[in-house]
Amino acid sequence: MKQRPDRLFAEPMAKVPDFVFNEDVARVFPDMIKRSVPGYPAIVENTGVLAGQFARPDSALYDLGCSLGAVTQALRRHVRADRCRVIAVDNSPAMVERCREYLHAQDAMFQELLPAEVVEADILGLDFQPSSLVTLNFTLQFIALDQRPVLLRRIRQALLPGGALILSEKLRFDDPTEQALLTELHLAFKRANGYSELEIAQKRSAIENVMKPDTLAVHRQRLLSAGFSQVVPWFQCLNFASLIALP
Ligand SMILES: Nc1ncnc2c1ncn2[C@@H]1O[C@H](C[S@+](CC[C@H]([NH3+])C(=O)[O-])CC(=O)[O-])[C@@H](O)[C@H]1O
Ligand SMILES: O=C(O)C(=O)Cc1ccccc1
Repeated sequence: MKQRPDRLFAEPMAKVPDFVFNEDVARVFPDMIKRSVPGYPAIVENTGVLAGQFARPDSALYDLGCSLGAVTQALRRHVRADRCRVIAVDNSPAMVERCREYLHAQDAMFQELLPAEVVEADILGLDFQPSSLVTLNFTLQFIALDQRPVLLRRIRQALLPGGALILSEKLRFDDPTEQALLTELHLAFKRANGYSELEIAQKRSAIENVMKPDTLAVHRQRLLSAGFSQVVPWFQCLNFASLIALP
Protein backbone atom coordinates (compact mmCIF):
# COMPACT_ATOMS: atom_id res chain seq x y z
CA MET A 1 0.00 0.00 0.00
CA LYS A 2 1.22 3.51 -0.78
CA GLN A 3 3.13 5.30 1.98
CA ARG A 4 2.33 9.00 2.30
CA PRO A 5 4.79 11.29 4.12
CA ASP A 6 3.66 13.01 7.34
CA ARG A 7 3.62 16.77 6.67
CA LEU A 8 0.71 17.51 9.03
CA PHE A 9 2.61 20.02 11.18
CA ALA A 10 4.97 21.38 8.49
CA GLU A 11 3.24 24.74 7.88
CA PRO A 12 2.98 27.41 10.63
CA MET A 13 -0.38 27.28 12.44
CA ALA A 14 -1.94 30.32 14.17
CA LYS A 15 -3.25 28.01 16.90
CA VAL A 16 -2.26 24.34 17.07
CA PRO A 17 -5.39 22.21 17.62
CA ASP A 18 -5.37 19.22 19.99
CA PHE A 19 -4.20 16.02 18.27
CA VAL A 20 -7.01 13.73 17.03
CA PHE A 21 -6.88 10.41 15.19
CA ASN A 22 -8.83 11.68 12.16
CA GLU A 23 -8.68 10.94 8.43
CA ASP A 24 -5.60 13.16 7.91
CA VAL A 25 -3.65 11.32 10.61
CA ALA A 26 -4.82 7.87 9.46
CA ARG A 27 -3.58 8.63 5.92
CA VAL A 28 0.02 9.31 7.05
CA PHE A 29 0.08 7.19 10.20
CA PRO A 30 2.63 4.49 9.18
CA ASP A 31 5.16 7.20 8.26
CA MET A 32 4.35 9.34 11.33
CA ILE A 33 4.75 6.59 13.92
CA LYS A 34 7.94 5.16 12.40
CA ARG A 35 9.59 8.60 12.32
CA SER A 36 8.33 9.58 15.81
CA VAL A 37 8.68 6.48 17.99
CA PRO A 38 12.19 5.04 18.29
CA GLY A 39 12.06 1.24 18.30
CA TYR A 40 8.49 1.05 16.94
CA PRO A 41 9.21 -1.51 14.16
CA ALA A 42 11.17 -3.73 16.61
CA ILE A 43 8.40 -3.53 19.22
CA VAL A 44 5.67 -4.43 16.72
CA GLU A 45 7.55 -7.37 15.19
CA ASN A 46 8.69 -8.78 18.56
CA THR A 47 5.22 -8.37 20.06
CA GLY A 48 4.27 -11.00 17.48
CA VAL A 49 7.16 -13.24 18.57
CA LEU A 50 6.30 -12.86 22.30
CA ALA A 51 2.63 -13.49 21.53
CA GLY A 52 3.64 -16.78 19.92
CA GLN A 53 4.87 -17.89 23.37
CA PHE A 54 1.80 -16.76 25.32
CA ALA A 55 -1.08 -17.54 22.94
CA ARG A 56 -3.25 -20.50 23.98
CA PRO A 57 -5.66 -22.50 21.78
CA ASP A 58 -9.32 -21.43 21.77
CA SER A 59 -8.67 -17.93 23.11
CA ALA A 60 -8.94 -14.34 22.00
CA LEU A 61 -5.94 -12.08 21.28
CA TYR A 62 -6.72 -8.37 21.69
CA ASP A 63 -5.00 -5.47 19.91
CA LEU A 64 -6.40 -2.47 21.84
CA GLY A 65 -6.05 0.88 20.06
CA CYS A 66 -5.05 -0.99 16.90
CA SER A 67 -4.79 2.07 14.58
CA LEU A 68 -3.98 0.50 11.17
CA GLY A 69 -3.46 -2.96 12.68
CA ALA A 70 0.34 -3.24 12.61
CA VAL A 71 0.32 -5.39 15.77
CA THR A 72 -2.63 -7.45 14.53
CA GLN A 73 -0.67 -8.23 11.35
CA ALA A 74 2.36 -9.28 13.43
CA LEU A 75 0.15 -11.51 15.63
CA ARG A 76 -1.28 -13.17 12.53
CA ARG A 77 2.22 -13.80 11.14
CA HIS A 78 3.66 -15.30 14.35
CA VAL A 79 0.92 -17.02 16.38
CA ARG A 80 0.38 -20.69 15.58
CA ALA A 81 -1.98 -21.74 18.42
CA ASP A 82 -5.14 -23.53 17.26
CA ARG A 83 -8.46 -21.71 16.98
CA CYS A 84 -7.17 -18.35 18.22
CA ARG A 85 -8.75 -15.19 16.88
CA VAL A 86 -7.55 -11.58 16.90
CA ILE A 87 -9.90 -8.83 18.03
CA ALA A 88 -8.54 -5.43 17.00
CA VAL A 89 -10.29 -2.43 18.56
CA ASP A 90 -10.09 1.30 17.88
CA ASN A 91 -12.55 4.16 18.36
CA SER A 92 -11.32 6.19 15.36
CA PRO A 93 -13.60 5.50 12.33
CA ALA A 94 -10.82 6.60 9.94
CA MET A 95 -8.33 4.14 11.50
CA VAL A 96 -10.86 1.28 11.59
CA GLU A 97 -11.82 1.69 7.93
CA ARG A 98 -8.19 1.63 6.78
CA CYS A 99 -7.27 -1.15 9.23
CA ARG A 100 -9.91 -3.38 7.60
CA GLU A 101 -8.46 -2.62 4.16
CA TYR A 102 -4.92 -3.50 5.31
CA LEU A 103 -6.10 -6.79 6.85
CA HIS A 104 -7.96 -7.75 3.66
CA ALA A 105 -4.73 -7.10 1.76
CA GLN A 106 -2.87 -9.36 4.22
CA ASP A 107 -5.56 -12.05 3.73
CA ALA A 108 -5.03 -11.87 -0.02
CA MET A 109 -1.25 -12.37 0.35
CA PHE A 110 -1.02 -15.20 2.90
CA GLN A 111 -2.86 -18.43 3.58
CA GLU A 112 -3.90 -19.88 6.95
CA LEU A 113 -3.78 -16.58 8.84
CA LEU A 114 -5.59 -16.33 12.17
CA PRO A 115 -9.09 -14.88 11.78
CA ALA A 116 -9.16 -11.19 12.70
CA GLU A 117 -12.05 -8.81 13.27
CA VAL A 118 -11.80 -5.04 13.63
CA VAL A 119 -14.26 -3.50 16.09
CA GLU A 120 -15.00 0.24 16.15
CA ALA A 121 -15.44 0.83 19.88
CA ASP A 122 -14.12 2.57 22.97
CA ILE A 123 -11.82 0.07 24.72
CA LEU A 124 -13.21 1.36 28.06
CA GLY A 125 -16.61 -0.15 27.23
CA LEU A 126 -15.48 -3.60 26.00
CA ASP A 127 -16.86 -6.86 27.30
CA PHE A 128 -13.64 -8.94 27.16
CA GLN A 129 -13.69 -12.59 26.05
CA PRO A 130 -11.30 -15.04 27.78
CA SER A 131 -7.93 -14.01 26.42
CA SER A 132 -4.37 -15.35 26.36
CA LEU A 133 -2.80 -12.15 25.04
CA VAL A 134 -3.71 -8.46 25.21
CA THR A 135 -1.61 -5.68 23.66
CA LEU A 136 -1.83 -1.98 24.41
CA ASN A 137 0.74 -0.68 21.91
CA PHE A 138 1.09 3.07 22.69
CA THR A 139 -2.62 3.30 23.56
CA LEU A 140 -2.81 3.58 27.38
CA GLN A 141 -1.05 6.99 27.23
CA PHE A 142 -4.15 8.39 25.45
CA ILE A 143 -6.61 7.06 28.08
CA ALA A 144 -7.76 9.46 30.85
CA LEU A 145 -5.61 8.95 33.96
CA ASP A 146 -8.55 8.01 36.18
CA GLN A 147 -9.70 5.33 33.69
CA ARG A 148 -6.33 3.55 33.41
CA PRO A 149 -6.70 1.42 36.60
CA VAL A 150 -10.24 0.32 35.64
CA LEU A 151 -9.14 -0.74 32.15
CA LEU A 152 -6.14 -2.70 33.45
CA ARG A 153 -8.27 -4.49 36.05
CA ARG A 154 -10.73 -5.58 33.32
CA ILE A 155 -7.86 -6.83 31.15
CA ARG A 156 -6.39 -8.72 34.12
CA GLN A 157 -9.75 -10.41 34.78
CA ALA A 158 -10.05 -11.52 31.13
CA LEU A 159 -6.53 -13.04 31.02
CA LEU A 160 -6.21 -16.83 31.17
CA PRO A 161 -3.45 -18.50 33.23
CA GLY A 162 -0.22 -18.49 31.20
CA GLY A 163 -1.32 -15.42 29.22
CA ALA A 164 0.12 -11.88 29.23
CA LEU A 165 -0.50 -8.20 28.65
CA ILE A 166 2.12 -6.46 26.49
CA LEU A 167 2.10 -2.74 27.29
CA SER A 168 4.17 -0.30 25.19
CA GLU A 169 4.33 3.36 26.20
CA LYS A 170 6.28 6.59 26.04
CA LEU A 171 7.88 6.99 29.48
CA ARG A 172 8.32 10.02 31.69
CA PHE A 173 11.17 10.14 34.25
CA ASP A 174 11.20 11.60 37.79
CA ASP A 175 14.94 12.27 37.61
CA PRO A 176 15.32 15.67 35.84
CA THR A 177 18.66 14.77 34.25
CA GLU A 178 17.31 11.48 32.83
CA GLN A 179 14.14 13.25 31.59
CA ALA A 180 16.13 16.05 29.92
CA LEU A 181 18.67 13.69 28.32
CA LEU A 182 16.12 11.26 26.86
CA THR A 183 13.88 14.12 25.65
CA GLU A 184 16.88 15.71 23.89
CA LEU A 185 17.86 12.37 22.33
CA HIS A 186 14.27 11.81 21.17
CA LEU A 187 14.39 15.26 19.51
CA ALA A 188 17.60 14.23 17.75
CA PHE A 189 15.81 11.05 16.57
CA LYS A 190 12.98 13.15 15.09
CA ARG A 191 15.40 15.58 13.41
CA ALA A 192 17.38 12.65 11.97
CA ASN A 193 14.07 11.40 10.52
CA GLY A 194 13.53 14.66 8.63
CA TYR A 195 11.21 16.59 10.96
CA SER A 196 11.87 20.36 11.15
CA GLU A 197 12.02 22.33 14.42
CA LEU A 198 8.59 23.80 13.55
CA GLU A 199 7.04 20.38 12.93
CA ILE A 200 8.49 19.07 16.19
CA ALA A 201 7.25 22.09 18.21
CA GLN A 202 3.75 22.11 16.71
CA LYS A 203 3.34 18.32 17.16
CA ARG A 204 4.47 18.63 20.79
CA SER A 205 1.87 21.33 21.41
CA ALA A 206 -0.83 19.20 19.69
CA ILE A 207 -0.20 16.12 21.85
CA GLU A 208 0.53 17.75 25.22
CA ASN A 209 -3.14 17.83 26.32
CA VAL A 210 -4.09 14.41 24.95
CA MET A 211 -1.11 12.13 25.59
CA LYS A 212 0.00 11.74 29.21
CA PRO A 213 3.01 9.45 29.75
CA ASP A 214 3.67 7.86 33.17
CA THR A 215 6.91 6.77 34.82
CA LEU A 216 7.96 3.11 34.84
CA ALA A 217 7.33 3.07 38.62
CA VAL A 218 3.73 4.30 38.13
CA HIS A 219 3.12 1.67 35.44
CA ARG A 220 4.54 -1.10 37.62
CA GLN A 221 2.54 -0.12 40.72
CA ARG A 222 -0.71 0.32 38.76
CA LEU A 223 -0.30 -3.09 37.06
CA LEU A 224 0.36 -4.79 40.40
CA SER A 225 -2.67 -3.01 41.95
CA ALA A 226 -4.79 -4.23 39.02
CA GLY A 227 -3.92 -7.81 40.01
CA PHE A 228 -0.96 -8.61 37.76
CA SER A 229 1.63 -10.74 39.59
CA GLN A 230 4.78 -9.56 37.79
CA VAL A 231 5.97 -6.81 35.45
CA VAL A 232 8.92 -7.53 33.16
CA PRO A 233 10.35 -4.78 30.92
CA TRP A 234 11.58 -6.39 27.69
CA PHE A 235 12.41 -3.37 25.48
CA GLN A 236 13.50 0.25 25.84
CA CYS A 237 14.67 2.66 23.15
CA LEU A 238 15.25 6.16 24.57
CA ASN A 239 12.01 7.22 26.31
CA PHE A 240 9.85 4.47 24.75
CA ALA A 241 9.47 1.10 26.45
CA SER A 242 7.49 -2.11 26.41
CA LEU A 243 6.53 -4.27 29.40
CA ILE A 244 5.19 -7.80 29.82
CA ALA A 245 2.63 -8.01 32.64
CA LEU A 246 1.82 -11.52 33.86
CA PRO A 247 -1.53 -12.44 35.44
N1 LIG B 1 -10.65 4.93 24.28
C1 LIG B 1 -10.17 4.41 23.15
N2 LIG B 1 -10.76 3.33 22.60
C2 LIG B 1 -10.28 2.79 21.44
N3 LIG B 1 -9.18 3.27 20.80
C3 LIG B 1 -8.59 4.36 21.32
C4 LIG B 1 -9.03 4.97 22.51
N4 LIG B 1 -8.22 6.03 22.78
C5 LIG B 1 -7.30 6.07 21.78
N5 LIG B 1 -7.52 5.07 20.91
C6 LIG B 1 -6.73 4.74 19.70
O1 LIG B 1 -5.45 4.37 20.11
C7 LIG B 1 -4.55 4.55 19.01
C8 LIG B 1 -3.24 5.09 19.55
S1 LIG B 1 -1.89 4.89 18.41
C9 LIG B 1 -1.66 3.13 18.53
C10 LIG B 1 -0.67 2.55 17.58
C11 LIG B 1 -0.96 1.10 17.21
N6 LIG B 1 -1.31 0.28 18.37
C12 LIG B 1 0.21 0.53 16.47
O2 LIG B 1 0.94 -0.31 17.04
O3 LIG B 1 0.42 0.91 15.31
C13 LIG B 1 -0.50 5.47 19.29
C14 LIG B 1 0.09 6.71 18.81
O4 LIG B 1 -0.35 7.27 17.79
O5 LIG B 1 1.13 7.16 19.45
C15 LIG B 1 -5.26 5.48 18.02
O6 LIG B 1 -5.55 4.80 16.82
C16 LIG B 1 -6.53 5.91 18.76
O7 LIG B 1 -7.64 6.10 17.89
O1 LIG C 1 6.00 11.47 21.69
C1 LIG C 1 6.01 12.04 20.63
O2 LIG C 1 6.68 13.07 20.45
C2 LIG C 1 5.25 11.52 19.53
O3 LIG C 1 5.25 12.12 18.50
C3 LIG C 1 4.46 10.25 19.76
C4 LIG C 1 3.29 10.11 18.86
C5 LIG C 1 3.40 9.35 17.69
C6 LIG C 1 2.32 9.22 16.84
C7 LIG C 1 1.12 9.85 17.15
C8 LIG C 1 1.00 10.59 18.32
C9 LIG C 1 2.09 10.71 19.17
